[in-house]
Parts: sequence; C-alpha cells; structure tokens
Amino acid sequence: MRLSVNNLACERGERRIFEGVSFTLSAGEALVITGRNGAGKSSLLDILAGRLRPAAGAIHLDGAGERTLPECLHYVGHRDALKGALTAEENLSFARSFLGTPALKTREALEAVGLAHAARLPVAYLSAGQRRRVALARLLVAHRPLWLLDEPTSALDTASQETLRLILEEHREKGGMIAATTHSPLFLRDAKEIRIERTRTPPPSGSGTPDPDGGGGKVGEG
Ligand SMILES: Nc1ncnc2c1ncn2[C@@H]1O[C@H](COP(=O)(O)OP(=O)(O)OP(=O)(O)O)[C@@H](O)[C@H]1O
Repeated sequence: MRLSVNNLACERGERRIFEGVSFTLSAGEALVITGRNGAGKSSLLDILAGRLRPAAGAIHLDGAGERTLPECLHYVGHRDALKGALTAEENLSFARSFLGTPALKTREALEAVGLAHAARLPVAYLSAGQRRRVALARLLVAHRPLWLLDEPTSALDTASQETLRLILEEHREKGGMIAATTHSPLFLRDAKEIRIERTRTPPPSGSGTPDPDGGGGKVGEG
C-alpha cells in the first residue's frame, strides 16, 4: 500500500494556509509533521482524512483494492471524540462495531494502553491523559492501515508516551503507515519529516478579520 500526496494546498476562511505539500508514505513508514502553531498541521490531517477539501493538489492511495481512503484510515484528532456518559469499554465497543474490520477486543485494547482498571468508568470521570489513552486504544480495536494522529502525545505522561511509541512501531512492523503532527519528538525509527509553514499571502485589502497567525512562509520536506 502506498499513499501519494502531490502539491497539496489548503485554504481556510478564504486564506491560503499552505501550498506545495508533497510526500509519499509506503507500508511500514511514518511521517512526522511539524510546524508552528497555526501553520496548518491539523488542516493537513483533516484533508488526508477527507474532513476538509484541498484547495489544490491530489491524494492517491494505491494497493487498497476496493476500499476508499477513508475506509483505510484511523483519525485521532485534538478532541478525543469520546462519549463522556459511556464507559471506556462502551466507547471502544461502539468504535469496534462501527468501524468494522475488528482487531483487538476492547479489554485487550484497554490493557495495551494500561487502562484495564478503568474499563467500567464513564469517560467523563477520567483524566485528560486517561481519555487520550482511551482515544488511542480505538486504533487497536479495528484494523486500519493508515493512522492519522494529531499531537498524539498531548496530555500523556512519559510512561504512556513510551507505550504509544511501542504501539506505533508495532503497527509499522505489520506494514501499517502513520502520519502524526507533533510539537515534541515522537522517537519513531527512521521517520520521514515534513515541516509546514504558512504561505505569505496578504489578505485582500479591506477584507474581513486579521489572520490570527499573521501568515508565514512555505513548506519544506526533511
Ligand atoms: N474552522 C476554521 N475556519 C477558519 N480557519 C480555521 C479553521 N480552523 C483552523 N483555521 C485556521 O487555519 C490555520 C491553521 O490551523 P491548524 O489548526 O491547521 O494549525 P496547526 O498547525 O495544527 O496549529 P497548532 O500547532 O496550534 O495545533 C490557522 O490560522 C487557523 O486559524
């Protein structure tokens, strides 16, 4: 399986955020996406996940057979997208049946992120780091080759960051692919890196509200 991204551009609120983003991701590879606040890292993941339409460029997934790109990916965003009134186990059971292609059982996934003891607690009772671990356990309850992760280590303590790193490396060893935004090192083996920088296009004169991020530069692949 291979993901090819060519000359992607992003616009939000009629502002060009970035342009010229190109990369490839093959089975077993990881891509780390860096850049300043507001550079467009989450927007890039949103485009890959099919949540946002690109202003230009193309995305191709080869080797997926009949499956579409959204059917081949897991997306874990800034928000954990969990139901607070449901237990950790119930949240994962829902994800497991909704996403299809079941993998680990919910208990096994919670064990993998060190949260088996909290399986029956409503997610609203969990700490931010614990909720994050439940959200990441979703990756394990359904098989999806491409994992899109927006700052996956946020709110995680050092031990949980290491657990996550091992989970990510195991996914890659099985031929999985990962694209993750981050502000801190993820310590992934031989990861590709791309740095996103804001496109410097002044807003049309007299138009709307000022850009909160002030505009920026261009994209570089590392
Ligand atoms: N729904 C939206 N409508 C309009 N503009 C948006 C929207 N969401 C984000 N933006 C703008 O898009 C730009 C890129 O935001 P994005 O969240 O992709 O950046 P980021 O690199 O992930 O930032 P951070 O490191 O702070 O998470 C920002 O200028 C932001 O204000």
